[in-house]
Amino acid sequence: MRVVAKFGGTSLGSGDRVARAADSIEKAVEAGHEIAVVASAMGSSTDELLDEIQFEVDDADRAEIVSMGERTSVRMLKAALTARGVDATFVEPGSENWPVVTNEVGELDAEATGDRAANLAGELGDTVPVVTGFLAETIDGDVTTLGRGGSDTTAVMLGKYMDADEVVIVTDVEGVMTGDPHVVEGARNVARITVDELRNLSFRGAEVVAPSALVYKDEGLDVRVVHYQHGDLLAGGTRIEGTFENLIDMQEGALACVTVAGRAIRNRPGILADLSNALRDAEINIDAVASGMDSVTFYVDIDAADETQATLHEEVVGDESLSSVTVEGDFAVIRVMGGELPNRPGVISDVVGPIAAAGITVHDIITSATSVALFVDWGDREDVLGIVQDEF
Ligand SMILES: Nc1ncnc2c1ncn2[C@@H]1O[C@H](COP(=O)(O)OP(=O)(O)O)[C@@H](O)[C@H]1O
Ligand SMILES: N[C@@H](CC(=O)OP(=O)(O)O)C(=O)O
Repeated sequence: MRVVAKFGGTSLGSGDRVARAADSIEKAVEAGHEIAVVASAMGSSTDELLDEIQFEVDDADRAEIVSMGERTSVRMLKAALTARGVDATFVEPGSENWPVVTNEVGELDAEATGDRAANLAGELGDTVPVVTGFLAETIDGDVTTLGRGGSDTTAVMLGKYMDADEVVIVTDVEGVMTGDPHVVEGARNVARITVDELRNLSFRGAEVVAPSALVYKDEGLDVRVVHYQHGDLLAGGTRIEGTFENLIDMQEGALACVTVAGRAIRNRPGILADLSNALRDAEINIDAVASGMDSVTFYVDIDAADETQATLHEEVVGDESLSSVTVEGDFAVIRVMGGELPNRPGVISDVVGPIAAAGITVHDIITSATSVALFVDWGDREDVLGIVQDEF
């Protein structure tokens, strides 16, 4: 099997951890696998270097300084592998076989990177290349970076371009957990998670895998997150499934919009729970909720509109904080998901602007880290779908 193993700062946080990393690489090589390694800066050394830049520097000098973190860790890891009798070489910007190249506008030069990564892959039978994560070279040969957390991007990108079977992200947690194990008690491992779910999490703080990395995950490439203490690179942890793509979809069925209004909603703890519990007891599925300070709107299947209204009406008459319930429909929902959405400044106005220009009203808009859902009149759905497809 061909594997790209990425060791994060935490998994290289001390000499002892570097030794553990080398042990796990040696074991995988002995088992007959082709291993390419991507290494981050040890511990928080990137932060420490950045903190010490207390003077004016230009971007090129800053990148040179910060690159020393990764340049040091690849030397450490290479040395530990050599000491174990594993043939290893370190690869950094400036090396003849350096793979990651950016273009004039700072984006990845996919063609140059693809060619160079394929050449690097050709070396795999003979040696273990230990590649500096996070760093790139411009087409002029200057050092640059891929942004904070960029080693994950290096790893998944190389996995793709080196035609690897698997990318293993080695870190200080057992994979993706039910919550941050350094914060909550009793966090359990999530054995499988989709790229979409993980990007939603990582854009909101759970940087187990940097969100920018998952752009390079395609269907044929397995990505797994494992704990550095396992010792076994090739088992356990969390498997990341699927592929992340730009997706525009339109829900097939029409929806009703059922709104409960009440000035006291904002002051009444548990109001959302009471309303949604009433719908649960009536076995009504909620497609989406839009909640304001004075009202709560539930989107449900149009066929459930009357029952939803009746159910919520019972809640309204029994609760002083609620004043009234009303139903409107039919609505369609069109969703834009994925790709570079979260990194695209002005994405909401890009979506809504052309719809407004066409004289179409957007009734509601619900956003998550990686998607925008537009609720429009059922009769406008084809026009809106066309506009959104033109835009993305
Ligand atoms: N749901 C979660 N599951 C696992 N880890 C999480 C979660 N949310 C936040 N984290 C944090 O993510 C950290 C791993 O990311 P990071 O510190 O960037 O690792 P590395 O240095 O290996 O790249 C963990 O140490 C953990 O505290
Ligand atoms: N060392 C870089 C790149 C990186 O990916 O680090 P880590 O894998 O430790 O998150 C940074 O701190 O941004």
